Amino acid sequence: MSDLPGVITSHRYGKDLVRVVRVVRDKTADGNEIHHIIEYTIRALLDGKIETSYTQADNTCVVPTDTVKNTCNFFAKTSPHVLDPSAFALHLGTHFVTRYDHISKCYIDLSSHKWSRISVKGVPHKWSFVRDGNEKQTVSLVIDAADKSDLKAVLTPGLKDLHVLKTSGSAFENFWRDELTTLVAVQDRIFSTSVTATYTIPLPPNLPLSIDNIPLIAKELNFPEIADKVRQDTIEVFATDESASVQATLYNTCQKVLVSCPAVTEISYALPNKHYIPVNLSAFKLDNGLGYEGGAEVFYPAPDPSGWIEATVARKSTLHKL
Ligand SMILES: O=c1[nH]c(=O)c2[nH]c(=O)[nH]c2[nH]1
Repeated sequence: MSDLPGVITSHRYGKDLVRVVRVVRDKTADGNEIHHIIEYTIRALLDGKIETSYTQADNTCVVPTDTVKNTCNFFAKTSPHVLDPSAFALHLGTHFVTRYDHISKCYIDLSSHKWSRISVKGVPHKWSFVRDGNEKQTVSLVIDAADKSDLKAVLTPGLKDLHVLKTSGSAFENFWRDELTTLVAVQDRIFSTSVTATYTIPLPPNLPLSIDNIPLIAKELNFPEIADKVRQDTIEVFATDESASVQATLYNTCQKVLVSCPAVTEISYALPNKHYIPVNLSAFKLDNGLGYEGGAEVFYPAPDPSGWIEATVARKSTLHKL
């Protein structure tokens, strides 16, 4: 035992903010050229028998973070899953824990930036894209390879920075009132938020995680289809729910996703309540609908503060296994 006062209790390291774009040059069924593009920002962290790099300045166990970055670029070129963020993360993470004996845990967090194909006179263009929104698909993956012959993965895809706003169909009433309450109940208000969602997809028990099984896992689960459904459910419930509160709409959205995506065992949302404050125009003898009925037309979009509402809803039938 050393005389030092502290003992290291956790460690991990790797590369953050690895930015990579991959162009896939493909052909359609009738032989025409078609390109696909994906843009990732990746964080890849490693853990394992690396303690001596911290405690004894021993770098022999350190796979350099530069190599971690190179691996992201190498896989962007070689992985058959590069266009599928969840399968790509699985491929990258499985590589790190199988390539290095002393690495027993890997954390991959990535976001995929939005590039949508441009349509010209209704025809999708073969190689032109538009950044039509700030929204990202995300993946968070933890692979535990304490037993190298039985890799355990927790895969949590999601989305973030999906900005939505509705000008009606949102109330907030009957809330707790006390001596510090000034909020006025409203039957009709603007509801706006920037959606962050994360959801858990357990890997199929019949397909143990390995590099070879990733194509089968990706095919069986169809991650892009689930991502599309989650996004669509999110914006549809947002639009159609007669919202009693951000909390209630969040919960209804979770339930909709659990119905439409059987592979999802739990889903979490974090929703800032971005306040739009009706401007008082009474000095100009203008009624801007400041009362309970709402109907205001001129608002101040308050940059801060915002409410912050989050929750996780788990599928009942899988709860006992969590
Ligand atoms: O939907 C809402 N939930 C709240 O918890 C809350 N609190 C608040 O001031 N306004 C709102 N709106």
